[in-house]
Amino acid sequence: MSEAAPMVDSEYMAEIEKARRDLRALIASKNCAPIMLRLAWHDAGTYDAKTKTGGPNGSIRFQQEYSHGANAGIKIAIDLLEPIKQKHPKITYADLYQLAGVVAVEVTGGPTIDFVPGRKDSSVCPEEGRLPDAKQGASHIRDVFYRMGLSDKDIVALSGGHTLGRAHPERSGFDGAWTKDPLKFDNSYFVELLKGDSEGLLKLPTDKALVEDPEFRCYVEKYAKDEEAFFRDYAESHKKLSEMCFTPP
Ligand SMILES: C=CC1=C(C)/C(=C/c2[nH]c(Cc3[nH]c(Cc4[nH]c(OC(C)(C)C)c(C)c4C=C)c(C)c3CCC(=O)O)c(CCC(=O)O)c2C)NC1=O
Ligand SMILES: [Fe+3]
Repeated sequence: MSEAAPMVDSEYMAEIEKARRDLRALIASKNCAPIMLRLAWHDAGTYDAKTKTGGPNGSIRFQQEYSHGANAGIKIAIDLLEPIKQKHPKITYADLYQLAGVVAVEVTGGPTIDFVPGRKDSSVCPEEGRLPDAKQGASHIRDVFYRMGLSDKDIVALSGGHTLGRAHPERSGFDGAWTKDPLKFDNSYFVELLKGDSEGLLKLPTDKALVEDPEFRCYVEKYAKDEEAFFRDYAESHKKLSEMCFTPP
């Protein structure tokens, strides 16, 4: 069941700013920006715009959801954040996870993302299978992201989040980073996509679909050429999905 929405008063906003500082310190000390961004997306990426279920509501904190196959390894991020949740108990898990994603992008050199708190927590876990399957192609990605209420532009911009981090064989079966500097948020993911296969860098089937599908490819070429355009579109799409479950006050 879903819990009450938090009262977003000046006290709550002050807690958010304190938590933001704690998140910056945690991410700097553990170099965990990539998995924090992945956690934010995996909580939000279950949203179904038709049924208005799932979405950024903190339900991923329950074993029933973090044990889903697509969430392998995500408990690392959940556990890293628990001490910050204990220190700021008024902040909902839903807000904390999305704030962690926003801070992860900013501290690695990415765009500033407008963060509006007020998400309520839910203890209802969505069924497994709402996140995209990395082994599939363009039509599958569209099915999943359109279900969230997102567009082709959102799909390509958000995939640029793979500028951070790497895949781990013991989690997804894939191995390696997408870019030469996995701790720098920039447009190199798109530059590498247009280069084609390069030694030592990863491209998932869903990544390759972005250059094989003509509609997606237009955005890949735009972002590879113009990092500011990527940052603008990424910040807009990131905010959109992180606010799917609620209308900001
Ligand atoms: C578009 C489809 C898409 C798919 C199928 C996808 C799949 C995918 N993403 C990641 C890791 C992965 N993903 C992400 C951001 C991410 N992920 C994500 O896709 C969703 C959530 C919709 C699946 C979005 C929309 C974003 C954007 C911000 C990061 C930062 C990392 C690295 C984490 C780390 O370094 O530990 C892995 C490797 C997991 C591991 O082995 O550690 C896989 C298999 N990512 C995708 O974009
Ligand atoms: Fe991913």
